[in-house]
Amino acid sequence: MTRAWATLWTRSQAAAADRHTIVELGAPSPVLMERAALCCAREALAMRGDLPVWALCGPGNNGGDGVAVARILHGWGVPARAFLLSERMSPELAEQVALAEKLGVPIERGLPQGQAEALIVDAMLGTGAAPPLRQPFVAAVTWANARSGPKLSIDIPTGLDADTGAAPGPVFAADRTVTFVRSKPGLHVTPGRAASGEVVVADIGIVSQDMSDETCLIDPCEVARSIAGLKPGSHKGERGHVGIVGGSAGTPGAAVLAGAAALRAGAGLVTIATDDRGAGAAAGAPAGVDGAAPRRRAGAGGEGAGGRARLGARGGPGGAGGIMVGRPAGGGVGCVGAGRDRGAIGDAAGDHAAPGGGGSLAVREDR
Ligand SMILES: NC(=O)C1=CN([C@@H]2O[C@H](COP(=O)(O)OP(=O)(O)OC[C@H]3O[C@@H](n4cnc5c(N)ncnc54)[C@H](OP(=O)(O)O)[C@@H]3O)[C@@H](O)[C@H]2O)[C@@H](O)CC1
Ligand SMILES: [K+]
Repeated sequence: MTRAWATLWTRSQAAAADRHTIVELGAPSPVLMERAALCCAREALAMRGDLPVWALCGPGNNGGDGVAVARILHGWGVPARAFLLSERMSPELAEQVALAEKLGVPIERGLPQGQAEALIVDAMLGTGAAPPLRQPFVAAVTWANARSGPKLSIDIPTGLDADTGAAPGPVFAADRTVTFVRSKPGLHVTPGRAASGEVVVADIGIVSQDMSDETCLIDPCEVARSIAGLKPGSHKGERGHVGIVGGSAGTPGAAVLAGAAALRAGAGLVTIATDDRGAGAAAGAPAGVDGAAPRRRAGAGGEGAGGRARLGARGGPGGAGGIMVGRPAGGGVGCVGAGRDRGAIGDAAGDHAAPGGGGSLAVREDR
């Protein structure tokens, strides 16, 4: 199931929600861990085919989830093992190991040996970890990524910055990530997005106390719904005017693509304010896109890209109802001047396009 405006939790928001649920509301941590592991075990079952399941477990509660997944699958008759990669164990992990051992779940130290294929479950590090990755997890992630079998991450792929999607070192390359209660920003931002695979959000009963500072994931369906429909036969003058400032030297294409996108979304007129070189690219833009060079070319006023562009002259993008401002090449200051009553969108360059028309922004909920 996809969800429209899915809220996201940063690492600190996830930790605060854990604390609130366990300490203030009194929900027992093992109950939450059991629910988390049950959701992950179901996904592992669906992904494994006939393969055995190997859970690579770190020292914290993410590792505890991994041991619990191996135990649940073992109970379902699946050949599952847990591999403890660290000497240290959180109290919750130690409890899980003790329980799994009593039930005869194979638990080993270090990485699996041999070349047999398996579904690898990444239970190394979760939202309690901050990159850059340290050993032994650098070696473990590299080892796992060299294997051809399917891969499932618990909460976040190990090595990924859950807040930013940055990957300062190796990152577990998951086919699917089961994340808890709310997805995390890093799972949807390049390069983290590619490392996360399909994102499944599992509600395990953790609740947040403070909902004031939430980041939302924009769903493509919701965006489509918010685009105004066109009246049949309407004139271009009735369909809005979009101004675009961009197309610095070396990156003229972004402004043209943004203009074409605005037209496709229904705008009647698009004006691109760009520099001399960008104007060349704008000349090849679809009908409906005007070029206005801020370097005193079409009366838009101000300096060219890389300097400062000022909008406001009639005929230029200053007359637009909404203005997109591109990120300037070379780190110069872009442009501001949209005015209080107009929409302004920063960085319309779209450097990292969404494969499949943005479909990967969708998250599946598991309840
Ligand atoms: N009851 C709950 O709260 C529930 C929690 N749940 C699960 O717990 C996860 C959060 O667990 P967590 O807070 O224990 O942290 P976790 O991600 O396992 O890592 C901590 C360990 O990593 C280590 N470490 C840190 N950075 C590192 C680095 N760069 N490179 C290497 N090591 C590094 C760090 O070591 P230290 O820095 O302390 O030396 C510490 O030992 C969460 O994602 C979810 O899966 C669910 O079961 C639901 C119920
Ligand atoms: K993980």
